[in-house]
Amino acid sequence: MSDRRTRLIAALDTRDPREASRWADAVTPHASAIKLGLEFVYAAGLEAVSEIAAGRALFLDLKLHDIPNTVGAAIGSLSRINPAMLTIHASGGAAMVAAASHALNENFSTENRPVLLAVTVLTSLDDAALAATGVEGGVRSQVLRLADLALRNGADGLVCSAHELAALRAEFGDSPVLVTPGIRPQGAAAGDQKRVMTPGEARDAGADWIVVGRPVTGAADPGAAAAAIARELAE
Ligand SMILES: O=C(O)c1cc(=O)[nH]c(=O)n1[C@@H]1O[C@H](COP(=O)(O)O)[C@@H](O)[C@H]1O
Repeated sequence: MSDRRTRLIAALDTRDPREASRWADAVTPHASAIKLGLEFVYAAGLEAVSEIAAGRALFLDLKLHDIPNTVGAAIGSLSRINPAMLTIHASGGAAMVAAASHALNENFSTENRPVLLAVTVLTSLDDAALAATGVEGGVRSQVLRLADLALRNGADGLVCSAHELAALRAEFGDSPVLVTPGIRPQGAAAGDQKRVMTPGEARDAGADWIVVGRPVTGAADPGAAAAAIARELAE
């Protein structure tokens, strides 16, 4: 048995900085990090990200996916934000992942270097939806293929669903940081998520971090919802 502790990242998906700030306060200290992503950044800007993230661990979820030069340069533009974790799409290819890793080394000090997470197959896709993009063979084999590509080229960890955790741990061991969205407490609506597990199941399967958004932010009491998930993780 590993002595891994699975921790909660609260996804604060909103356009409104005041709402994000309220949620950030409510989920502290049950969530060990907050995630701000495309919805927030496009609406409120990176300076608002810095303000809300002050004094907190920030998962900056921009899911970069472009040619290597552009991704590397974009990461250079993020050095003033200082996130703890940053996402790129593994499907951008080996050279793109390597460019992202190189840009982190160039633009951040060793102590402040964000953990580079490569998104494998989005948790909103199932086998059929993935096949419709031209990728045959199923989600699991594509996750394993992209994981290998990403980890060989400088990614520190992966974003995947909890369904692939056991296969990834068997293949790549304990060291990659494995982050799983698509988490739903028992009885919560899946919404657009297709590959879903409960917090406790994801913990048992080997997640380092679980990402939870709407089940927390859509709750009548987001703080209580985050506390309940943290309790489930600690069981
Ligand atoms: O990179 C991510 O965080 C991510 C990858 C993925 O495959 N699936 C996924 O849902 N996410 C993010 O995780 C969060 C999940 O939110 P909820 O479905 O509301 O819990 C959203 O902010 C998504 O952008």
